[in-house]
Amino acid sequence: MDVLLEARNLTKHFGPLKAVNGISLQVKKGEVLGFLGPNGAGKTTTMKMLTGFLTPTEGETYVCGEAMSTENLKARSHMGYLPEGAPLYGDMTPRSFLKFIAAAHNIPAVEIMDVVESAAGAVHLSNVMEQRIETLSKGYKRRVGLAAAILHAPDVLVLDEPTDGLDPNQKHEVRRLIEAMSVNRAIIISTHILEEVEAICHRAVIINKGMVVADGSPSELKAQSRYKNAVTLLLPKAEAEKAAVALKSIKAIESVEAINEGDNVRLTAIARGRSDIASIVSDVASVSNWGVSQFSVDSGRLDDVFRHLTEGEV
Ligand SMILES: Nc1ncnc2c1ncn2[C@@H]1O[C@H](COP(=O)(O)OP(=O)(O)OP(=O)(O)O)[C@@H](O)[C@H]1O
Repeated sequence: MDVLLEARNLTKHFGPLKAVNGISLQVKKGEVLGFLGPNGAGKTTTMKMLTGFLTPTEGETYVCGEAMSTENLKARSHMGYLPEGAPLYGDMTPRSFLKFIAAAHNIPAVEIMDVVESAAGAVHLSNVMEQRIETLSKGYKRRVGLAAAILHAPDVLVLDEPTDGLDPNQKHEVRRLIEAMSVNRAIIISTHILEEVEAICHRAVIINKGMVVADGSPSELKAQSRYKNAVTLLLPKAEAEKAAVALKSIKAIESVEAINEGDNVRLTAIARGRSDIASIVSDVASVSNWGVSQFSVDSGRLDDVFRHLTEGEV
């Protein structure tokens, strides 16, 4: 796969503060990369250096092979950017706003109508093209922003918190649009929402204190969680204490967590070294007759990995 966006050793100092400290990453064609980190980790500063709005102290961004420092205009022409929040110019209609953005991209006047129609069609905006932007729902406002970001057919999309503040249906719709837009593009999404990473990202980079602390697919990252291969049982309260003691006595089990659920208890046995404990637990549970009504094996938890890697920062 082609690398369309690359950051090499991006570094930004604000006086004595190293806000971003040697971040390198690559995003390939067809890939959606989630860019995560706790507050103050350096996400916005990195996004600004990726989009050419901030000059790095050290390092370089390449967009489709063009270096941001020496080929700024060319590099930016390959890039579409959805800033955080709603688009400005609330008293314009989507059509007038998109025409304005198209002209700002120097798209020839004869092509503007087609370009605007095609971007609006791609994000399903066509039915509100004549309505003032400030009267649109948040989900539609976000679509206007997405349409503006893809007007000039960029190869790389940088989306800052694209579903922030949207309701679950709007989130779902915007994620679907992002998926559809990723086919021929490289997309990087800055997000706080871990569920979003699992829903649409092929890969995630986690940063902390300005440095990359993890880079992998959601399932690779989840596999680093202490809950990988943990076994959860739902059983009657009366059996829970006995079951927890029995589970704790198994050498392959590191610890047992309990959560009350009405007349039942949910017991989670955490595997030592993330080893496979499913058959041991299942054998003990059936021999001991604990009355287990649910049995599941964990594939790991992204929130646990995120907390572990950025401890003290959330
Ligand atoms: N212009 C600036 N001058 C001085 N310090 C800055 C400047 N911009 C950012 N910082 C600092 O750099 C660090 C990283 O900030 P940044 O906004 O990139 O973090 P973030 O990960 O985007 O955080 P959040 O999730 O809260 O938006 C913070 O300590 C911030 O206070």
